[in-house]
Amino acid sequence: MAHQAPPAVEAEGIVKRFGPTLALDGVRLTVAPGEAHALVGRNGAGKSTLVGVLTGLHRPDAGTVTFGGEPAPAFGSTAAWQSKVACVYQKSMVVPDLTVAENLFLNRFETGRPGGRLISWPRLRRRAAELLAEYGVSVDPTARAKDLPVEQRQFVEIAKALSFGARLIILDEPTAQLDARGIQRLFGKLRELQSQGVAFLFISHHLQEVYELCTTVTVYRDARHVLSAPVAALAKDDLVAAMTGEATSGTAAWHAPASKVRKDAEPVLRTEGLALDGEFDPLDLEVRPGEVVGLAGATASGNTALGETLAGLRKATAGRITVRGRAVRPGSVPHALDAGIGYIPEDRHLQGLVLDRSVAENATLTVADQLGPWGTVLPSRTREFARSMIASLDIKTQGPQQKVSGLSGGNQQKVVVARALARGPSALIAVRPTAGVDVKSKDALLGVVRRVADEGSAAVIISDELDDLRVCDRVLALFHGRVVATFGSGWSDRELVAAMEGVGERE
Ligand SMILES: Nc1ncnc2c1ncn2[C@@H]1O[C@H](COP(=O)(O)OP(=O)(O)OP(=O)(O)O)[C@@H](O)[C@H]1O
Repeated sequence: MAHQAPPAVEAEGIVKRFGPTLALDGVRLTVAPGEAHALVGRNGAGKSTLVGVLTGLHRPDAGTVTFGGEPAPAFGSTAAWQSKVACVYQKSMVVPDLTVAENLFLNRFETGRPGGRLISWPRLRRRAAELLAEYGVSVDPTARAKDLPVEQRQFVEIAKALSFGARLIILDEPTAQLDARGIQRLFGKLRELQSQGVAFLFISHHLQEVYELCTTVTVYRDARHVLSAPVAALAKDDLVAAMTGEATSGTAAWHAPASKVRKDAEPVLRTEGLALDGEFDPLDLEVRPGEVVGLAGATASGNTALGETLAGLRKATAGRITVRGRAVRPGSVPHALDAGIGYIPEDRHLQGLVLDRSVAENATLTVADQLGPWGTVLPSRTREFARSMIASLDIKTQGPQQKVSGLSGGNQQKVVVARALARGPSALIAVRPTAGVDVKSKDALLGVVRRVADEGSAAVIISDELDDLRVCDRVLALFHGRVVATFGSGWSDRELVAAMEGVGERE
């Protein structure tokens, strides 16, 4: 019998509780050397908890983990874990103000000569350059980490992990902040490393990426292992059925149905000559009651900056914004809120949530004045609103009183959405609203945005995700700060992607 190399990682019977929550209920996972293995499941299924166990961050209540056939290091010995496995998170872990070279050798600085106390910078830079070259990563070692694009920061982290000796890299939603080309470059690099025997555990809600990159997929549902199978043998509908526990009636993407846009009505949201120097050119936009408008564009298109300007986070350099005919004071979040603008930010950690507060409090942070002044907020009404949001957005939580810090990433995102809806906004601005949200919740969440519009508000979805844009009545494609194309409902993926990439501009 041919000798088989032991798995890059093997986990058996893993149990993990957080207080009353059973996050993992005896799950298993085996990743072969050089394999690209996907781990998928709905929000709250237990994926991140498993990553915590595999990286030595969480101590499991039961179960065993081995790397290359050897028992996992003792809990708490960080350096030993680093030599086995590393996780590249959506939010990069590199220190933003340090250079690439410093990040690569963080906590293992070597001095220039034996007994010397000074760090030899030229030597450090040289070592960093060699290390990056070894893994084929072309990044300037003297650049500050914060000046690098997300993609290059991820490459630096991967190179760092490999230099510690790790042969398994976990990627937790690595493509969330990359545009189409960045994703292709990342996948190219991963394939190259795979051929050198490095194994990857890939966590993603983008099932098409799972099909593109991975050979094996494991599904968890409600803290349990459901299946592990070759990707090629599993149809997408069957994969979704395994994740949700329900038979699917086809996961075909849908376009906005017959529109309820009140074309003769006055626009709810209007911009006139709105511009932000260096980000987007003067834009006249009208969004009518019942209308969902998509602003499609890749990372540098200016669409996110436009959303931030509408929300008052950035101050326009020219032009004006009106909501139901009333001018909105530029660059002020409170005024934007008062004018009826609801905002779902892209970065829920920086702009979204108070992790130490409950789901109910977070969902109602902007409506405290409506429910009663702070201190006299009627808890019953706060809870009532939170309960309705938990149901309509399918938030997996123990209840309205649970702290947001105890929710999974995707469920935290849904709380951000709940908060934006709490005031019953006249104009809802949503930036990549389904980032990190599972396939089934995605439909629910986009359905909620659609419903807000159907009830007479205006909605704007800012995204490069085609599924987000399909619910729109009209999509404007931005490229380098300019609207390069406008589509009604029913566009083809190919033409919209081409427009976002600036190919074949049309009016
Ligand atoms: N620190 C914590 N305290 C309490 N409960 C937690 C904690 N971390 C996770 N949980 C709970 O454990 C369960 C699994 O969460 P986990 O983050 O592993 O899910 P996930 O599959 O990664 O979801 P997502 O796709 O949303 O990221 C959830 O019910 C979550 O609320």
